[in-house]
Amino acid sequence: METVLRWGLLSAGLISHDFATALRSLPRSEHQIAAVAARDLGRAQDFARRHEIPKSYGSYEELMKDPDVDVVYVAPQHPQHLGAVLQCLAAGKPVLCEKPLGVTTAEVREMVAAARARGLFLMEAIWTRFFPAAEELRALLSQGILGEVRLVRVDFGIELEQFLDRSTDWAQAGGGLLDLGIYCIQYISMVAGGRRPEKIHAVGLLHAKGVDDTVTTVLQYPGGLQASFSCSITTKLSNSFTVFGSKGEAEIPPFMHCPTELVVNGKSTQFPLPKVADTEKFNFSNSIGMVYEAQHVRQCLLQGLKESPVMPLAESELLADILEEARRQIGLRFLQDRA
Ligand SMILES: NC(=O)C1=CN([C@@H]2O[C@H](COP(=O)(O)OP(=O)(O)OC[C@H]3O[C@@H](n4cnc5c(N)ncnc54)[C@H](OP(=O)(O)O)[C@@H]3O)[C@@H](O)[C@H]2O)C=CC1
Ligand SMILES: O=C1OC[C@@H](O)[C@@H](O)[C@@H]1O
Repeated sequence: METVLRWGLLSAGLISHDFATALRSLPRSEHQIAAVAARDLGRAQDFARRHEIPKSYGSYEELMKDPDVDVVYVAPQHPQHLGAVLQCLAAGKPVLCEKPLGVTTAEVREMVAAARARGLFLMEAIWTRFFPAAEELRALLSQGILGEVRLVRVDFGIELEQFLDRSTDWAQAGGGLLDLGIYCIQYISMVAGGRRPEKIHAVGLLHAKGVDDTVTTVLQYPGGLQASFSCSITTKLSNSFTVFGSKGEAEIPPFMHCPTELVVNGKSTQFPLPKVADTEKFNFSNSIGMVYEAQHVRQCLLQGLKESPVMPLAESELLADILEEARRQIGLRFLQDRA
């Protein structure tokens, strides 16, 4: 593969706009956007004009056939990830798919199996893990700076119901767990080294529209590590993440899902975001930070990797398992859940 990575974007939606804006801030010798596809050609054309993308398509399938696309960024809403990812893999394209990779564990396992069967790269866009603050925390944990890690607390609550229609759309697998809870679980799993919890207990309030409103879950891991998280689409929470160990504690303050600060035993270190022109507008917080995951994907592909060592496919499966068990315990089922 040439050193320039040519991206194809599936969807002309909100996060796809942010990802395109972030990509355009990177060196063109390393990242270019070759094409965008949307269900509506007009919207794809408008998106392409806004982001100076040479090609636009009115169907995802057309983009997947484009030989000028090296990797596809899949960014429709949750329920559309499965079909798009499977089609991309069938077309021989490696994939970066937005979180959550799938709505159910069965969907995630189907995508993982398809990627492995075809020997193609697939990664779930848990962009948080690629921020320098998160990388620094991983390094400190591996050095044992906190001693034996004993307890993790994290929460993520935003009043999404007030401005994000999909957050309360049951048909689109809305709610807090899949959209926000996944960020909490990925931090807990990162601290737990990707191990499987031995106990999961969830309590939850369901929203009038049938999705999860607010959920609190506790987990216990072999060896005694305990973790708890809360997520909400109706209540603003602290949106911080804290790890407590036998020798100290580390905290990532809000917004922990796109971190720019790490506090270790009371000492704060800042990790400023990359500079971006004031004229560039984003739909979500700190979206310029999507450059980190894009650069990671390029490095993985240049090394011929089929999955990310930082966000491995087995861990995407584990995150899906934990999400599904929490949903089961609070009585939340989606269309995609099998009988
Ligand atoms: N990493 C991050 O920080 C963020 C990640 N995300 C993730 O990205 C994904 C998209 O979120 P967001 O951009 O806010 O979503 P949008 O509401 O912008 O929808 C994205 C696209 O999904 C497609 N779509 C929407 N509704 C339907 C439907 N009913 N049937 C079929 N397709 C539909 C459309 O694609 P088309 O354009 O082709 O018509 C739309 O443009 C989610 O899975 C979310 O979890 C979202 C925000 C932030
Ligand atoms: O991943 C995301 O970031 C935080 C929230 O905006 C959420 O809706 C979005 O999907």
